[in-house]
Amino acid sequence: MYYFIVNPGSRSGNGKYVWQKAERILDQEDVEYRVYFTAYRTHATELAAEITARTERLTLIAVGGDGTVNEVINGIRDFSRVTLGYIPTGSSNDFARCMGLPTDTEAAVQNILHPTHFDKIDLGLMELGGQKRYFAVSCGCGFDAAVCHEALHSRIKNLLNRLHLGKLTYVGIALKQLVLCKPGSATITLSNGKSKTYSKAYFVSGMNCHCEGGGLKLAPHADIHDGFLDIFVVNRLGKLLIALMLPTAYAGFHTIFPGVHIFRARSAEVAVTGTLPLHTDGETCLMEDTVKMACCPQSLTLIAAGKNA
Ligand SMILES: Nc1ncnc2c1ncn2[C@@H]1O[C@H](COP(=O)(O)OP(=O)(O)OP(=O)(O)O)[C@@H](O)[C@H]1O
Repeated sequence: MYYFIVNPGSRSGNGKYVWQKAERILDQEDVEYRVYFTAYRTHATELAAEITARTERLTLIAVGGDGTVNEVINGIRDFSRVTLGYIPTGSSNDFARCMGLPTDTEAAVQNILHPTHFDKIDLGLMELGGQKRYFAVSCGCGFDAAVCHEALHSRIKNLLNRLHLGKLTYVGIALKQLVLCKPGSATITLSNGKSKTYSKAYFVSGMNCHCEGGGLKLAPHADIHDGFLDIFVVNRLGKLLIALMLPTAYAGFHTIFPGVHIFRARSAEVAVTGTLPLHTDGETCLMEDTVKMACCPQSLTLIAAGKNA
């Protein structure tokens, strides 16, 4: 039995059409399944909690974007009893990109129905004011979170998604947020007690995957199996240089810029001044003072891209 959680609103309504195609394949192959549709923000978390409250082992399939994956993993009661599958239907699909999962619906469904390879992957864990939240791709505060926040509420995103130009949403919003954002102090303390202060930080991200924001390879060597987060910091870099640096991140060449810092950490505490936007897998909130990011090694079993993918 497969349990599907579908976000029909992902990529501005694309999720609904992807699911219709997936459903035809499931019915043709006479697969036993149950499907649950999300209707609002956090609904996927509630559904995942409800489904995984049962005691048996089960296969849960998320159908949506990175935000849906995030909501689903945050609802799973006991990772050891769940195998997660994923059919990407989002705007960015960074988790699928990182895992090499098929984005074509037919291939993605076949990969789930006929798995050849299961993968134990790390998850990130963000702790903020007593609240904990898992992330699959990345967690970040500052500039990148401000971009995510605006993209989440953007009407232009809907329009560009319909024109298959969803990536442009992030480019446009990133330029606008770059003009608006003010760098601030960020002190990062690692689990070994060592700390470093960046006096003019634009953003700090904990990368579980190597890319975010629709393929920006911010941490080109991040490995979802290594038990570490790659901490990515942009500090003391002029805004014009940041605007030049970001596109080079699609190829991973941004690391040559002097204000770009990347280092590995099992966990890191990030202390900032003032109130900053914060995101986990593109889902946003506000933070003050301190946020903790940690890697939870080999937490989740995923249906990986197999030979049939
Ligand atoms: N029925 C729905 N209609 C609209 N939005 C929904 C619905 N159900 C859930 N959501 C919300 O949609 C938001 C975006 O979902 P998701 O991240 O899956 O897609 P996306 O933004 O298109 O993709 P990506 O994160 O890969 O860019 C999430 O915050 C989710 O809570």
